Amino acid sequence: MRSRRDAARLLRRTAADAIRARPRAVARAAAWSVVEAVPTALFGRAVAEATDAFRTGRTPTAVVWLGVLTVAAFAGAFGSRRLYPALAAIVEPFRDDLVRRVVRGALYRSTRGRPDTGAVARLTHQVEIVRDTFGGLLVIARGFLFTAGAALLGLLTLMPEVALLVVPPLVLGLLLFGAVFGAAAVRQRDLVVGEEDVAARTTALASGLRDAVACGGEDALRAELGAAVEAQAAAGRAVARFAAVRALALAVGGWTPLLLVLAAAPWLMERGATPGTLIGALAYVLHGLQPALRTLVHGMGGSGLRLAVTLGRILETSAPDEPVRAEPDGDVEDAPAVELRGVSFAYGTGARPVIKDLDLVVPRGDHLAVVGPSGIGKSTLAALIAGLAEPDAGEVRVEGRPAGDPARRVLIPQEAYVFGGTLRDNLTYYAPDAPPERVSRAVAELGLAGFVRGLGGLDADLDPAELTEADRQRVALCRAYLAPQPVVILDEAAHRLDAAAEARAEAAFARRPGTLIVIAHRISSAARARRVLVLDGTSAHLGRHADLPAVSPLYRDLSGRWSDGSGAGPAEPSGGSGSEPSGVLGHPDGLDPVLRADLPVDAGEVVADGADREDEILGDLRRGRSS
Ligand SMILES: Nc1ncnc2c1ncn2[C@@H]1O[C@H](COP(=O)(O)OP(=O)(O)OP(=O)(O)O)[C@@H](O)[C@H]1O
Repeated sequence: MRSRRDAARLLRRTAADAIRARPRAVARAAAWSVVEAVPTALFGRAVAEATDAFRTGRTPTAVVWLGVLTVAAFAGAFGSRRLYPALAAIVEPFRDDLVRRVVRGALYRSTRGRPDTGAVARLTHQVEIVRDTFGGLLVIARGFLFTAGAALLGLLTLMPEVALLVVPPLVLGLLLFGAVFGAAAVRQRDLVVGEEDVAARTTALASGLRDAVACGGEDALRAELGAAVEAQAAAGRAVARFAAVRALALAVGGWTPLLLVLAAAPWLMERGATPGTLIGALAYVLHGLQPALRTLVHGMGGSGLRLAVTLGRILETSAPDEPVRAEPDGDVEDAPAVELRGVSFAYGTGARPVIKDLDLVVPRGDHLAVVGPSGIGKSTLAALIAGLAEPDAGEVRVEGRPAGDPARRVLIPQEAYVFGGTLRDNLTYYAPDAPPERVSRAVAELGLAGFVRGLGGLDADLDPAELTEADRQRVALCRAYLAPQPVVILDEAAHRLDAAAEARAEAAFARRPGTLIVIAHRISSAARARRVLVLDGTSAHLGRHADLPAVSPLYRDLSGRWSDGSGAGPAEPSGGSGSEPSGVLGHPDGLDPVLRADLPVDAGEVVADGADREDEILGDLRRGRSS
């Protein structure tokens, strides 16, 4: 989240950009504002001239002045009518910019593993508030500028001495208002944040209310929610106090000039002011300056604060503007394919981490299998490596760069995705320029020739709804195989295929240049890999399939259960064949590995469980301890 100062800077820039980006609309709005302000500029003058004319019996002159005023009023009304489309031409594109920002921010966060479920609410609610208030503020600020300007101009032409009496208190009132505006914006922001906080807590509370009550947590929840409500109420009181200061600014800037003009009437009369001049001056103050200031103070103090705060919140939570700084290639050329340093990740604040303090280095060209019981965190690890989830602590790098660069890795998840179009379109999605012979070779390598023939060839149209899940996995596997990305992560991407088909696909991927990480569904996948990472919840063991049973009780357990189930021993790492071991890891539909969080921890080639634990285990290893 951005700092408050950053948000304020962004806010100013966004609003200023919105105005600067539409110079023609701004010029049109300014021109029609001048026309709209004509009656204000003439009002005091016409009243003064008409009063003196009536007073001295020059009725026709008085009528002419009143006629001038009427014509000016029509001109002003016409100006107002033409003004609003020009203002809309500034406001509507500004709204579109905001919507783009919010959508981009929501997508950005969703691809970082934090789906932004509030984005739609912000889009429909906050953006509309901002659009309306921004439009309202343009009307208000522009109105003040042109109305006050016109009234002052009229006063100057009527009698410059009156302007001298009026301008200082007006400026003082404006300064007073400006001085508290910043602090009021902060309090208003606290109020909005408080409202959001209460809403978020209430939503969370509602979804877990039954569990909370069952655990006897009502008092704790009441205290927590009560504190949030009290904070919101305190912010509301502070905002109300600023409303009082607003009233003071209005009194100084709007009423003092009136009093000063009245008090200085004898002095003004001595300097040539007629009764008409005085009435005209008062008309400029009462019908020009004072309403303009009141609208400004109320508008800015109400809508303005709301705009400042709501826009600030939208910008704070939108996608970062700054492009991710590119790192020089030289730094990353020798980097491993995948590197995790001290990575921890939990689904939600306060939740138990699924991955804790994990260190892992996967060299380029490696073939790594990740095994572990169901729900232990294998898919989460895959998502972290793919950059789809952002670690709470630590760092994930792919080929030396922060994870998440789609040009470097391709992830095939458990649920394969096939889109409408030809089979070829689907297969070449990541490699649209792949020559036909390369596509055919990939199909053959993965053993999909029969499947492709059955569908009517590469140029047959696919109906995703008609494909089985196994068919979808075949398509997704071939798509990943053809992809130019150097790192492929298969997250149980072949678990709908039979063991032989899966073995053939994995063997093909192992021959493919680049790095392969397989979230293993069967122990045979682990047997084929060059190295195996065993996740068991309390630690992680990295080693070769043949060595791991000696050091990882969980792996021994998994392998043993597979052996018991199939009646054969673990296979040697090799290409796939029908005789591959077929025990299933971590799924209730296969052999059922017993999960024990309290399994004694021991080490394989590398152990990743936080620096302290690693030292301890490596120390054990050095001392020759074995399980
Ligand atoms: N989006 C999510 N929100 C909250 N918890 C989640 C989410 N996704 C996964 N989890 C939880 O995180 C833990 C690890 O899940 P993960 O899918 O990474 O395990 P896994 O080892 O891949 O399991 P499987 O082999 O069954 O796919 C599980 O307890 C799971 O319930």
